[in-house]
Amino acid sequence: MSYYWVRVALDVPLEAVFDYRVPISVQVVRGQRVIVPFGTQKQIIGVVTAVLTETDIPPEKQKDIIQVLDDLPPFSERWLALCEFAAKYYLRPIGEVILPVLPPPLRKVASYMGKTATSPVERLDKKAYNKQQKLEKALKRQAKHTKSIEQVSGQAVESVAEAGIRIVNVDKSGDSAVLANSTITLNEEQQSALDSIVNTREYKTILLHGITGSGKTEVYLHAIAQKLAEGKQVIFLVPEINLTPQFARLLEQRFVPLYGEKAIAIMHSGLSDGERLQAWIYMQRQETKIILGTRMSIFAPLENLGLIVVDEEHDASYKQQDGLRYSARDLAVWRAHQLQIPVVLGSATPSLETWQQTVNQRYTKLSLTQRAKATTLPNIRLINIKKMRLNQGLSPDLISAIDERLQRGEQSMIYLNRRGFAPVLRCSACSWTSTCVRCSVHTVMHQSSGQAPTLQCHHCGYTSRIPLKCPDCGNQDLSALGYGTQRIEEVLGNLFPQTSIQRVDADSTRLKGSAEKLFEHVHSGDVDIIVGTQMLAKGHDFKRLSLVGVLNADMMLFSGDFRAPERLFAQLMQVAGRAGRHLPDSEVLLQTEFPEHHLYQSLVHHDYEQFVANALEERQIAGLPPFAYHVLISAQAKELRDALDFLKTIVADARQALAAYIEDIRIYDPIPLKIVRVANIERAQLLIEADSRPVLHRFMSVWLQRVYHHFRNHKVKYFVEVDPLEI
Ligand SMILES: Nc1ncnc2c1ncn2[C@@H]1O[C@H](COP(=O)(O)OP(=O)(O)OP(=O)(O)O)[C@@H](O)[C@H]1O
Ligand SMILES: [Zn+2]
Repeated sequence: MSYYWVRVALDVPLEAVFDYRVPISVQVVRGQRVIVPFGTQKQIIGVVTAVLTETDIPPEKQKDIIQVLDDLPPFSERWLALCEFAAKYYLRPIGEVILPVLPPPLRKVASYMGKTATSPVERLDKKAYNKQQKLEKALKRQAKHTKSIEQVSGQAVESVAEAGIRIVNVDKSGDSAVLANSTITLNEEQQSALDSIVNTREYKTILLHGITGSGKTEVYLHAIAQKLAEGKQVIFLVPEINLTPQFARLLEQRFVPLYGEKAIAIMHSGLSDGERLQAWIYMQRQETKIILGTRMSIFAPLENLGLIVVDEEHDASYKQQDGLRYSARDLAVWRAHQLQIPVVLGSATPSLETWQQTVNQRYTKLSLTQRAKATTLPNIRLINIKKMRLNQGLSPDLISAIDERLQRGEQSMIYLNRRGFAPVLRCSACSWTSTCVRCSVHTVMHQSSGQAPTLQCHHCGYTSRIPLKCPDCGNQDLSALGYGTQRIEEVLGNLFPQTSIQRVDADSTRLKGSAEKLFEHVHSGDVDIIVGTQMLAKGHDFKRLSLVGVLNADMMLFSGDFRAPERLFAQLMQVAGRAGRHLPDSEVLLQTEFPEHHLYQSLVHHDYEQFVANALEERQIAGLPPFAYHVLISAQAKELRDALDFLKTIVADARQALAAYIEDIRIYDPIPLKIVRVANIERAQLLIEADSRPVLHRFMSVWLQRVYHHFRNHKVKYFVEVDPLEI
């Protein structure tokens, strides 16, 4: 028999090439998924990246593919090119890019091995088909009853939506874009931004810099409407799972009547495997018009994109922190360039990287300088708490401001980025503080109504009871030190006993769907005071909120990370921007011991541009991004020394063997991480810096090959991160 070969991308931690043999009678093309043998026993799913007429693998080691999966169309050249770019740019094997972005049922052999031997795609299709049949029958029955199908179609649409089946309910009267836009008339600034976006017919990265509440969302929606009317598809990225329901509702209201239910797909890590698969199937079959989702959505297999929107482009959650450490925002720019379409990066506080690109005139900046509703930005007041007696963490000014809102029937929000009851438990007699047994951090005291208090590690999840006495000296007087959201919730409950208080943080929203309910509750207006973490700060359009109190911002002011001020400023602008979006006379009170700090001064004046000018100057002087480029290698081992030794060894190798490449590269000394131990693993890192990205990449790719082949060490695991956000 004669054969040919295919190269297959596999999600395995080996940087090797995997070629498999295929009988000439079997047809396989690039982009198709295949089941192949791996190791001695295993079968796994991979994606064909090349079809070959020969291979370097010796005949006795060659293996045959087991099955070609054709339940979905093969991935397109463009989509594969995106994955190949991501692999090259982030210095990882292609299999680590392609496979993890697929919904689990498409990449697990088990889902193809059931008794019925049907694929998960067929099973979902069948389910949808059955539902549709049932529905049609029910419709017919009802139609007989009422003699008028019109009278039940409203009901039908709802159940059709549930079944995931499309009913086109198009208003045939007019131009679809006009119809979708009929809700809100854009103001002048919005209109001119929209015009620039929709008139772009080639690649362009557009920064939509709009103050909080300036109506950026409305600009996105209009631009999306226009692109859809042109028959194009759109990717709309949001930073947080919790924002998807709010945006999904907006998109559904406007676009389901025009394009049907299937037109909008939603993708984020909170979906079940089935939901993810369903969304993916619609996308790969090009039935989806808009994909709304978190960072993973940038890999949506859409073929006819006309626009990509990245809302809150500065947000760190666009950077994946494990596996392939990609930035969805940066890939969005690449994808727009590949497809020669516009990409809109929206933010009130753009990242310094993006801002610098507008200074360089690589990106186009559009500004929205006014709030969309007839309200002004909130008045930001700094409360100097240095010498002040606080009432359980709260200043008298803040307490009376809350009281005032309660009188007026308005909402207040208390923001502090620290969940739990108190950050640490301490013995008042000796110096004992609660620490994790597995990590080099304090454990956090948790105590919320109806639950026994515990100590929890926020890094490894380790949880224990509260000790009855000090483990060191036996003293029984242990006290909670500092304030977390649970404690502030309790304090406010005591101060304002008759009010409805809602805490929103990772603990109160842990169950699937509960965050959505909580936010609905808050949006409904039944809540008087909201207490929460940064989960609250982003994107939400609260109607009745007129006061924001900020506690503990100082904590981030002096962090060692050079990006900490940028993050803090963005966070504070965003959280402040939740106030007074629909009401006049709104206020932000920020408790601080450093009211004179320039970051706070820029904040008080709502002056992003001043902040960014300062920050960019500092970065330029220090030679930091966006004026330089970074790659971080982190090493993990049971013993810190092993991790450090590994890093030292590979640096020595680079200096010796790669002299030709290293000239314009700066390699810093390996250092332990700030939190050196997590879950009994010790961690060290190595920072590599250069003024030129291509120079850095050339060096890294050669070096990493050497590291992989000569310095692999069973004691040490290492990870490579390009453009790290935290160092
Ligand atoms: N042209 C307009 N006329 C009237 N209301 C508008 C207009 N544009 C937007 N709005 C309303 O103003 C409010 C704020 O708009 P939106 O949420 O789009 O702002 P944003 O810039 O996205 O804010 P943020 O960045 O703070 O999340 C919304 O309730 C929106 O419906
Ligand atoms: Zn721990």
